[in-house]
Amino acid sequence: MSDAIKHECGIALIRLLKPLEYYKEKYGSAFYGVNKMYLMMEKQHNRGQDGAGFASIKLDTNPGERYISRVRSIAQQPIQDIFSQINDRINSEIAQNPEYQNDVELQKKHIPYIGELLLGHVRYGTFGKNSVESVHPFLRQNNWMHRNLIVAGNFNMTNVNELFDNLVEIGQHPKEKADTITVMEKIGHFLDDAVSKIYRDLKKEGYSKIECSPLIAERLKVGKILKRAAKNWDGGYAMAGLLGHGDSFVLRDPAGIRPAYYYKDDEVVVVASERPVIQTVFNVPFEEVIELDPGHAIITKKSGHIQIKKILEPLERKACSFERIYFSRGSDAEIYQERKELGRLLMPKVLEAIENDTRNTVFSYIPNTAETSFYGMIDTVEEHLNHKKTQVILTGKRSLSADKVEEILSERPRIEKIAIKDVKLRTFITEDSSRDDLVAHVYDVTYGVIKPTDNLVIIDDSIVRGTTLKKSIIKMMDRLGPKKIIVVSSAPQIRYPDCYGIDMANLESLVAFRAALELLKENNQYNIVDEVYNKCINQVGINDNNVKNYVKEIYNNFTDEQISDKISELLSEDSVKAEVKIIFQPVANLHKACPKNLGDWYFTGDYPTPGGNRVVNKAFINFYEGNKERAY
Ligand SMILES: NC(=O)CC[C@H](N)C(=O)O
Repeated sequence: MSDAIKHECGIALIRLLKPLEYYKEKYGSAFYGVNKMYLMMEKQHNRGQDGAGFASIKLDTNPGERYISRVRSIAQQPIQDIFSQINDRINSEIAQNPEYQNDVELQKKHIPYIGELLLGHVRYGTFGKNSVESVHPFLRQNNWMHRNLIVAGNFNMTNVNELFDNLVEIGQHPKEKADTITVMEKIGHFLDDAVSKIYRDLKKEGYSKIECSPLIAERLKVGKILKRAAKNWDGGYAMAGLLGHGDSFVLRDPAGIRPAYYYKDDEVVVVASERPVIQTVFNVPFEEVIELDPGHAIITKKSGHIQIKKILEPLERKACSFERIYFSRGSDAEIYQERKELGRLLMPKVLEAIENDTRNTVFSYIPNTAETSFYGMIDTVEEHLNHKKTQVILTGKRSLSADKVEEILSERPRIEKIAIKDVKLRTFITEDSSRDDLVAHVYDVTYGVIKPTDNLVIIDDSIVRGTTLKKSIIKMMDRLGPKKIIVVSSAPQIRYPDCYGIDMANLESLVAFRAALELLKENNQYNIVDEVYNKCINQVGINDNNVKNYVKEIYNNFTDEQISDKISELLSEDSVKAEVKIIFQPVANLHKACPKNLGDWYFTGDYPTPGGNRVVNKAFINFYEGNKERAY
């Protein structure tokens, strides 16, 4: 990925179903859960580097004993930071109290972080600040065990302001405008309600106050609370939560936009944002890690009873395809094949652009995520060559000498590592003019492998703003002196903002949008921009269900090719000598390669929730009025 886009978060939840002694006996440590959580978070570090957090709950403690621990960090290496804090604390407790060493009961009683229920989170902020206060898990504390709520999520709601106002309307006074707090307070409100109702009922049934507590835990219907809390959420989410007494849940949005996977056996219940994380950390096969259905929650009661429950009526499934193209780790068995397929499907267009001249073409990729689609692309080049070789051999009948056949067979795709990332250079100096020069060196190139007669094909997973391509990659590649530079994007053109967790909230930064504006200007059709603006303005304040995406009209008069060609022009500076061509994946191919993740609003403008149309409407108004604020 050449453009750095902020995105995503990762969640990890572990519930140990057996007493801690069991893990000590079987795996040699009562810190089994903490260790597994460390691995699960580390294996998801790709999903968030703004901060990381960990929370745990001990079950069945006595009043007066601490049972909730939490640690959060926004250090450079936040995961390592929190676990070194956790380790230091555990080690110092054991050093000071040697009697804890082999006594699980004492460990549980006195050492923080150890517990049966653990929640981890890695964050890329999409809303609010990047201070440590914004790092998940969030805590809502209360003297009543059941009312303690700990929340962490991978989410973005399009209507978080409205949800915030709802809280104020019911008389609450949220202390901060952070989306996670708003969502947590929504759940907390209905949790409080449910707890008081059960308490009243129990007293009516004749139970004493002290007898009520365990019975509340038993009777509490987490699904019902979530149903009431999530009723008006519009967005993409995988929300995880723990209740003080030991219940836990993860709820996935009704369109399945954000991912969530789980695994359960008689020892553990595990939930994570990506499947291979669970496979690797718990050493379980692909088939045993199950995707949580959209609109469903996995709820584990303190008793260990597990339920997969429908909370919200599922919408048409629109799982985010960007997860497959770029975000999730490519080690997932399905994602790996899908990325290769994306590379393969692009090949016909590439062959056309190089006029089948594989002999004078070098193939390469932009590190690191585009590597897999590159393999797919090369598979297809090989097939193409084999076909060509067979053809030559067959037309030569039997008259070809062995040497000639050897020569024909010796043609291979020319693969070179061209772009190398020099990560450390990023964001060193921010002053604008000197910055361009620095950006130009974010990537380095390999010299001496390109001839002046060569085409240079380089695959990237997506092109969002195109800044790094323009300022760095294309210029650097041009220094190698190829005849033609062909940048291939395994994703289609990104035309619309995202509002479900990827931080692409404004339109004018998208190179596809700028290309369309340019085309409108050149064709004397710029009046369409004013027309779309008027249509957008007319939709402000109307019910989300009635809002249409008029921004599509900006693109309507042009073919994909026209927009791609304009993007090629925009990304190639005058100083660049080679001819530059950019090839994008057609949306139909994306669907073919990733058949389960058909969420494609950033490419098509078809938003899966009504709030999405409101966001794109607002994004256009912001662009037109020169307003830099976020559209949600
Ligand atoms: N990427 C995410 O899922 C972010 C979660 C949440 N919106 C935050 O900003 O903290």
